[in-house]
Amino acid sequence: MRSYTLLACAKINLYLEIVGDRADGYHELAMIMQSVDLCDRIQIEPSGTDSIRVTCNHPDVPCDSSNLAYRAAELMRSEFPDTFAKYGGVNIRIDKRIPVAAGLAGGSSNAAAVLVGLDLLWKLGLTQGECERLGALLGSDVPFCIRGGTALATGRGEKLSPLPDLDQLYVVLAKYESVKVSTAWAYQTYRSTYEESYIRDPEHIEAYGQKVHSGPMVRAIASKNHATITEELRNDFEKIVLPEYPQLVTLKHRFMEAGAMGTLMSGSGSTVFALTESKSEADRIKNYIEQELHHPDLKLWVAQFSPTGIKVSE
Ligand SMILES: C[C@@](CO)(OP(=O)(O)O)[C@H](O)COP(=O)(O)OP(=O)(O)OC[C@H]1O[C@@H](n2ccc(N)nc2=O)[C@H](O)[C@@H]1O
Ligand SMILES: Nc1ncnc2c1ncn2[C@@H]1O[C@H](COP(=O)(O)OP(=O)(O)O)[C@@H](O)[C@H]1O
Repeated sequence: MRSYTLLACAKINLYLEIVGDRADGYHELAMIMQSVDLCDRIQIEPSGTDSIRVTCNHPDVPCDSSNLAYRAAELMRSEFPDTFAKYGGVNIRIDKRIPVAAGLAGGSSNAAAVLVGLDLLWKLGLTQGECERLGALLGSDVPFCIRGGTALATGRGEKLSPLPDLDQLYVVLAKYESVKVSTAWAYQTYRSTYEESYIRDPEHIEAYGQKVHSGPMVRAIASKNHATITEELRNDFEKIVLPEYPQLVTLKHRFMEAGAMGTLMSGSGSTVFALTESKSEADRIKNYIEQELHHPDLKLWVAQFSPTGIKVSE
């Protein structure tokens, strides 16, 4: 039986508004998500045993049942027990390129790749909608990682509306290796700081409609108005993460000084990104930051907006 190699793209959040509380304990969000072509490589092959095995080349990534790729394979086993019995176990090898605990959905993208890969390996013929429904059982960002491209994400992040591709933009991604922000910590801290402004009636959709401010960004994406896109960049998590980590504020200032169109922290952090309209401009800004900040802990990458989240490579 054949094996599959999949490229699992990172995501950035061009817009992240925390709207309020939800009855399930999560937060109601309005986000604009964008795939970028900084990818992990996921290899899936039949193991000839009846078990699931995950290996990864990154020391911070657990390879046990807490790995999101492992959990995705477990979910597929429990959803399709007869198919699993027919094909047997799998080895999943993760070649990690997306920085870990970075607000770039590395784990979610790996889970997305495993769902798509096992659908192919086991010839299930699932629709994208079915894959996304399974993905939502693993994490709020997994459906977007399956869908990819540019999308408005609402609910807890799993309800997706596609937006026109913005595939001509580039990002410089910058991450201090030692600055790791836990997503659960970020949401809890945001809740304890801003709880008073939360809408207390999550069932009341009109209340959300009045509060969400993503309209101008959605329109700017539709008209490919890059100047307005950069003006409308927003991430509510910056309010709690930046005061804790002043080096991220410096990073943002340096990006703008270098001539970036706009800059923002991604997700719950700690990656900060800068937008540019060309690869040469992105490379120039990356070099400038490397020279100016010159910190051994700071890593930088250049990536392009990607119209897809998962690429199957033969
Ligand atoms: C913040 C974001 C923005 O894209 O990305 P990252 O920074 O993690 O990449 C996401 O909302 C992260 O989504 P994901 O990482 O899939 O979250 P989950 O596993 O579902 O939940 C992790 C933790 O965040 C909280 N959580 C998550 C989503 C949400 N809408 N409200 C929440 O309160 C959950 O309560 C849980 O404690
Ligand atoms: N396949 C995976 N890749 C990366 N991290 C994983 C994976 N599975 C589980 N994790 C755990 O999830 C945590 C969050 O990692 P990651 O998904 O990279 O960040 P973020 O949620 O900020 O986008 C990590 O600290 C790691 O322990």
